[in-house]
Amino acid sequence: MQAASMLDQALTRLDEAARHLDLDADVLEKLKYPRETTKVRLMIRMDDGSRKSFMAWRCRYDDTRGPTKGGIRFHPDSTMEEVETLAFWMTFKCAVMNLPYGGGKGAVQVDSRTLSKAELERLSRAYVQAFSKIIGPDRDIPAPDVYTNSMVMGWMADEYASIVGEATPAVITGKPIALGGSLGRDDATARGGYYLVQRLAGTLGLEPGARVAIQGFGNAGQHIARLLAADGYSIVAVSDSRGAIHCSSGIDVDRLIAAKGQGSVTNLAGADGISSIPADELVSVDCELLVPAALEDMIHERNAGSVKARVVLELANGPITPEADEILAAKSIIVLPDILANAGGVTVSYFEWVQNRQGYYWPVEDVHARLKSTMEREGDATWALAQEKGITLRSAAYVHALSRLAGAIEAHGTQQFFTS
Ligand SMILES: NC(=O)C1=CN([C@@H]2O[C@H](COP(=O)(O)OP(=O)(O)OC[C@H]3O[C@@H](n4cnc5c(N)ncnc54)[C@H](O)[C@@H]3O)[C@@H](O)[C@H]2O)C=CC1
Ligand SMILES: O=C(O)CCC(=O)C(=O)O
Repeated sequence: MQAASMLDQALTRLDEAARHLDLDADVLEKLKYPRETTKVRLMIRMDDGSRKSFMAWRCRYDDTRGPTKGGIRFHPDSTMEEVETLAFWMTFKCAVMNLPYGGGKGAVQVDSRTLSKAELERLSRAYVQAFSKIIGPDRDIPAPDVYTNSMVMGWMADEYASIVGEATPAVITGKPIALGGSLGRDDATARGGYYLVQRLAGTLGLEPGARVAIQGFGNAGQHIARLLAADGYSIVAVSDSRGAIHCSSGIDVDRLIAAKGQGSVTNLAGADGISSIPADELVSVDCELLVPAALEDMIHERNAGSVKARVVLELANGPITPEADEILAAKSIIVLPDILANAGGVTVSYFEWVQNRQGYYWPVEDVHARLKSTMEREGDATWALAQEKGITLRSAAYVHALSRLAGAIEAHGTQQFFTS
């Protein structure tokens, strides 16, 4: 039997959610396929004068609830199917949070760590040149994702302004503050997850002093470590693409961030009771809270049985396969699902887009307060739905999102061929 593709696996969540709602068949037909995916080969000049090409994609999965929204990933293993799956998740994430957006995503197949800064800038600008007719502040709004950051978004916004002949900051979010970025976007993904944990901590049996293992130590991983440690949680294990480290008495977060700044958290192995462990053992570490903050499919049917945490906070997109989900549920492990738990990033991206359009910028306290109340509102609604229907939080988040998507699809009318 052929293994289910990544998008097929993701679509099982849609089928499962649909069982809990009385939906018109049109709704599922519309959400089962990406609306459009554009593929381009980007060609850039390297510093040595040679030319090199890179595959790139942008998917607009569904725009029923508004312009499509989602990050751009630079990763050597990116594929079109991964981009479409990530765009599907964005569609549901924006609906869970009630943001006026559909879902999109983009990627370039590149190991950006091998590029010089000038080459990276040329690649980022080439992406915008290639996709300038696809993106736009009312059409499709990119943002950072794995191995992209505010510097890349700044170059992209600048390139877009050159193409259209006017500053258009709302075309891209996650920009540097100097170019119209929002205060609070840098740590928003982790902060949203942190607010959710804070809200549910009592119910989940988590309290300061609880042990945390974090897989991936980039934007999402570093900020969640900092926020939880400041509340008294103990960070006992961390990994990045080079390996994993463990210390049962906890690892100082400033040291972790400094080590990562110099290449990898694994540089701390051997110091002060910190030991190196095989990267795939990170998910099995003895802890109360496991935070996958790296890539998809990291917890699967072969390692899910070894998870010891009581709660999993999915800051990464799609870190748990559907098979692993069942294993975790059977062990009564609570999963705070990606489309809710990591939605702080896109929520503050929305705030950035609003500020760009208003030309009025909010203090960071306002950003935090609005993010907190949005996470609590949608977190509470998801929790209540899970209790009412006796389903997992992931299923409840999909049901919550799907009912909003269905309402919008039906409101658009039944005879339409094409939206924007
Ligand atoms: N940046 C954002 O605003 C958002 C990010 N996410 C998701 O969070 C996850 C992480 O994204 P970012 O932190 O932004 O990326 P990043 O590029 O800042 O960091 C990625 C981290 O993952 C590590 N990593 C890569 N392969 C790994 C592996 N096999 N094992 C362990 N660690 C590995 C890297 O070393 C790096 O520390 C992704 O799934 C992303 O889609 C979700 C919502 C928003
Ligand atoms: O900030 C955004 O617009 C999207 C972030 C993103 O790509 C994600 O939530 O996976």
